[in-house]
Amino acid sequence: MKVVLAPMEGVVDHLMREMLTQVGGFDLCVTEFVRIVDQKLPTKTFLRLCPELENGGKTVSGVPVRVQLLGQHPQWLAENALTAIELGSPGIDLNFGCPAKTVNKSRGGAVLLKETQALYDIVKAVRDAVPSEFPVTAKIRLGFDDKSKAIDNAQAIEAAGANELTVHARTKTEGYKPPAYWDWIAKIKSNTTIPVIANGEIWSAEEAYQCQQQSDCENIMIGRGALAMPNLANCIKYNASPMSWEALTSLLIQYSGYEIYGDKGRYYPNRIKQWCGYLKRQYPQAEQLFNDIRRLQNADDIVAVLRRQSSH
Ligand SMILES: Cc1cc2nc3c(=O)[nH]c(=O)nc-3n(C[C@H](O)[C@H](O)[C@H](O)COP(=O)(O)O)c2cc1C
Repeated sequence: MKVVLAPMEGVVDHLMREMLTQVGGFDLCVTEFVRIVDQKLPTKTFLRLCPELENGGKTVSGVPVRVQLLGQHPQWLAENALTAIELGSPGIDLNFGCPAKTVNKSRGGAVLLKETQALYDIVKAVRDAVPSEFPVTAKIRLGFDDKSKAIDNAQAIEAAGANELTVHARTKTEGYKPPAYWDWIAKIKSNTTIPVIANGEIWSAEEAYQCQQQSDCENIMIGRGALAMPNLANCIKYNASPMSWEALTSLLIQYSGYEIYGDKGRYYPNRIKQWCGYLKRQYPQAEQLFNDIRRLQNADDIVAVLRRQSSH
């Protein structure tokens, strides 16, 4: 089976990809989306979102990282897809699931799920532009407001030449609220022939198994579940025990090596606080950690708290 690390804008950036692929179990990562409007983007934009391009398109642990594009103009998407490939991306993923209002207002993301022909045109243009040895893949939700176009959309994406389809098993309107409708992925799978990857609401090895059964897919993508438990991919694939709080604390300390100034101020403190929000689901201790660090502004102070916790 293949486990893919989900793209998560503002959360799963290259440092998080590095950390999680080092923990292990992932076969592929997909970048945060690169927004394409009406121009060819410069190299630096691709390198900012995917510095792994300078490492042969792989994380330091050797896991391939596929660039994801989001937009509505087939030709601009095609040209930028080719740039990403030339820079070293081992394929292109197309985002047809983003629920963000700004993105949908300009006809990008999930709103395209209302227009089956637009999906076809985009995938076809990108597939035609990208050399055939590189996969062109797509990520969809089951629909925008309802699921009536789910199968038509998947079939259009297949007919346009996509090599693989990831399905987040909910509509845009259903957002991120459980449940995920894994049985709908099975319906899509039985009406298409390209490989399908199941995604949505997998938080444990048991849920991964249930998802595989209900979706009839061997391969899965995990996002929030991998943040809530960094070794979830190993639990699913190799029956590993869930990472202990002590091991997790060491991981968070190790992550402090990534203390840098980014666009939004200091990177490490902000990311650890954000990460606590996901960790709370699996580790009750994360709530206390968040309270202990929420006013702290730099890595050394947070690491001191983490060291105190791990010595208890
Ligand atoms: C904060 C956040 C950012 C996301 N950004 C992206 C993105 O850039 N591209 C994309 O295709 N999906 C994005 N998604 C959707 C996830 O890839 C995934 O489909 C969704 O979280 C369901 O999977 P999960 O239950 O395993 O988290 C995002 C989700 C979240 C919560």
